[in-house]
Amino acid sequence: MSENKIITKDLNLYYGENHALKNINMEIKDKAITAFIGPSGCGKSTFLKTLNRMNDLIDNVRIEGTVLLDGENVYDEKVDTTLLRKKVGMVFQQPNPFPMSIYDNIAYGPRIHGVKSKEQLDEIVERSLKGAAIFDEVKDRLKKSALGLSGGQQQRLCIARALAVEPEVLLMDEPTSALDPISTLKIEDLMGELKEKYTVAVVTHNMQQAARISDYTAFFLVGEVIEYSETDVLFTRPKEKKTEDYITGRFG
Ligand SMILES: Nc1ncnc2c1ncn2[C@@H]1O[C@H](COP(=O)(O)OP(=O)(O)OP(=O)(O)O)[C@@H](O)[C@H]1O
Repeated sequence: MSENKIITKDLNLYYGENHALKNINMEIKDKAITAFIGPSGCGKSTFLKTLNRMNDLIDNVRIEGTVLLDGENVYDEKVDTTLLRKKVGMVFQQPNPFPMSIYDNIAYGPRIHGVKSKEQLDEIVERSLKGAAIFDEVKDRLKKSALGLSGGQQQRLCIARALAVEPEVLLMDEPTSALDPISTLKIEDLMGELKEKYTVAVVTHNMQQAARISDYTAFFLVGEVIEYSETDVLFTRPKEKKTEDYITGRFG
């Protein structure tokens, strides 16, 4: 059993009157993949975004409870959200490269954080692209626009961009749902490599994907975590009837 990287305690989130997360108490293990599954609208993405305070950017949100990252509450008022998001990076459903070169996409974050030397940036760009298993495909076109890449390549570029600032946690919100099966497999393989170095939390609609790639799985239903356990236990010996109904396709 690995260590806990993130612990949420009595976490509640309201969008206005809508109580979207209800008393979430969860331990997310270091250097493992944790998947969040459940029907549409049950709060998976909202929960993922509470982990690096992306919901702060939305009007009319109220958050109660704590999210401890290595024991420190990320909602503490002295927390610098830019540094938090450097530590806890995010990859979205739609690949969203910036309209600039492949090189500049990766160098963007490090430059913001003060890296100026070309030699150091070159090194970061190469290391990040290698880390996201896309270096060989793009090494001869680093100065070309990132928008010329395929969807699957763009998503790996976005993963490389997240890696460039040396995060500790990677949050992935349905990272393969816009991709073809081959690109999906590449990202899944890559996630297997990423968990050697990073804590990975992934929202997925695809239960087979959760079963294939994750070590732990949480099943969400209308804002609550119904069951959370090791992935093989959740999929083969669920404790809750609602989990069993969901994974056997009886609802959702
Ligand atoms: N920006 C927002 N403003 C207001 N309500 C929101 C916002 N984002 C989500 N919600 C509401 O919060 C609830 C949870 O939504 P969320 O997107 O977290 O669910 P989800 O499980 O990730 O769904 P999906 O699988 O469809 O992406 C829903 O009722 C949704 O309508």
